[in-house]
Amino acid sequence: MTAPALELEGVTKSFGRIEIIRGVDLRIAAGERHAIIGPNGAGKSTLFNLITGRFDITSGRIRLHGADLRGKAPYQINRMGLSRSFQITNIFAKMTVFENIRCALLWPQGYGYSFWNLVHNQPSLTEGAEEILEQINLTGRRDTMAGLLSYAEQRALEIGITIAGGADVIMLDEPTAGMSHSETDYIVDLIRKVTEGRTLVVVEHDMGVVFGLADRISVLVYGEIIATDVPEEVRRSPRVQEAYLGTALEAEH
Ligand SMILES: Nc1ncnc2c1ncn2[C@@H]1O[C@H](COP(=O)(O)OP(=O)(O)OP(=O)(O)O)[C@@H](O)[C@H]1O
Repeated sequence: MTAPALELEGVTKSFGRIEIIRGVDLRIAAGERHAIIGPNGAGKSTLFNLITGRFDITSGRIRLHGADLRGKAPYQINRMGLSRSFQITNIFAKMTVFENIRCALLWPQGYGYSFWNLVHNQPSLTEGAEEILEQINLTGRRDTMAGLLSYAEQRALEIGITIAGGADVIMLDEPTAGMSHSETDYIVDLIRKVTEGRTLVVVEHDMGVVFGLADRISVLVYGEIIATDVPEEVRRSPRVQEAYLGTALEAEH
C-alpha cells in the first residue's frame, strides 16, 4: 500500500501552557483535495504552520509521503515536495510576472537570486515559466510589473509561484480571502486546474469554495478534528452543524 501524501498522528502544539492543537489524526491521500475548516481561533493556521515546518510540533508525527518531517526546516520540507502559499507577500512587485515565475523556478534548483544573470537565458527555465503562465491564465500579463496586477491576478501569480517548484502537495491558506464573487470563481477554477493530479490542502472560510473544491473536508474545533468526511456527510453531520457549520452557512447568506 502506498503511503498517504500527508499523515498526521496524534499531533499536538502548545504555546506556553496552552494546548492549541490537541491530538490531530489525519490522512490525506495522494491526489486528494482536502479542506480544513473551523471557527476563528480553532487552530487552522497553526496546523498549517506545523505541517509546513514553520512551527515545531509539541508531540506526535507528521509524514509526507511516508517520510517523518520532525526537525525539518520549511525549505527542506519544500524540497521534499510540499509547497505553500504566502499570500501576496511572496511576490516581487517591481519584477514582471514572467520574472517572478522564473525566480520561483530557480529556488528548487538551489540557485539564489544572485545567480540571476547567469541563468538569464536558460531556455528550459523560460519554457517552464511560459508553461506556468499559461496554466495560471497570465500569459497576456507576462511583461507587466507584478505590483500593477489586480488583486485576483496577484493571487493567481502567487499560486503560480507555489506550483513552480514542481511540488506535488500544495497548501493554500485562504486563497480567496478578500475577493468578490467573480474573483472567487476565477481563482477556484484556477486552483482546480493547477492542482489536477496533485494533492491540495486548503484552509478556507468561504463555504462555497470549500464545498465546490474539496473531495474531503476536516472540521477543526478548539484544536481537535471533529469530523473528516466527504462534503455531503460533513454538511449532514449534526455535530458539525452544532459546532460550526450552522453559523458558517448562515454567514454565507
Ligand atoms: N505564536 C502564537 N503564540 C501564542 N498563541 C498563538 C500563536 N499562534 C496562534 N496562537 C493562538 O492559537 C489559537 C489558534 O490560532 P489560529 O490562528 O491557528 O486559528 P485559526 O483557526 O487559523 O483562526 P482564524 O480562522 O481566525 O484565522 C488562537 O487562540 C491564537 O491566539
